[in-house]
Amino acid sequence: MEIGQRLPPHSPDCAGCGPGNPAGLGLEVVRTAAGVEAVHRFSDAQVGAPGIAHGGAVALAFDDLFGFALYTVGSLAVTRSLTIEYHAPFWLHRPYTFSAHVAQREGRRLLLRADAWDDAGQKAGSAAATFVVVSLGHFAAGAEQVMGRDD
Ligand SMILES: CCCCCCCC(=O)SCCNC(=O)CCNC(=O)[C@H](O)C(C)(C)COP(=O)(O)OP(=O)(O)OC[C@H]1O[C@@H](n2cnc3c(N)ncnc32)[C@H](O)[C@@H]1OP(=O)(O)O
Repeated sequence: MEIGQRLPPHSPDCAGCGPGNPAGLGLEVVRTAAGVEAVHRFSDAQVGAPGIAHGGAVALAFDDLFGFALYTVGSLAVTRSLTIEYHAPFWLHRPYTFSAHVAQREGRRLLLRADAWDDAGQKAGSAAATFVVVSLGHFAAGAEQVMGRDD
């Protein structure tokens, strides 16, 4: 992975980054020297209080970006805990730069950190997460369920 390279979505329908999910954020993520980065504008579909992005949508952006940071260490892992600090409102339609990296690894635990800045360079949010490394088998039951669905 080269610096500046656009990274592939987790899946076409991923709520965070899947281009085929009309209800998703559609994050576009690139590799940076330290980790990964995405510039995102929250839309009316992610509104909470008037004019402000819903905190859950902001958490989704952080969580999904952490999923991309995994590419930098080549581990398959899932979110076990996620803590968000909301420093300022995330205004709709304004660009925010989200950046994330893997800070530490302890056995199966990956500790990740992220920040988000507005276009004036003010920090709007930060996040910390513990991801736990899993095998491919972790995703098997969900995949079987999707394939067996007839709705
Ligand atoms: C392909 C990537 C897509 C990425 C998309 C974006 C990320 C996501 O949305 S992932 C989806 C949301 N997350 C999930 O669905 C995960 C649900 N949880 C699980 O499946 C399980 O709890 C799982 C797999 C995380 C861990 O279960 P299990 O394998 O039994 O591990 P467990 O024994 O409880 O803990 C593993 C290690 O983590 C540690 N640990 C557990 N919780 C924590 C915590 N909150 N903080 C710190 N360490 C913790 C444990 O102490 C243990 O450490 P060690 O190995 O050193 O003893």
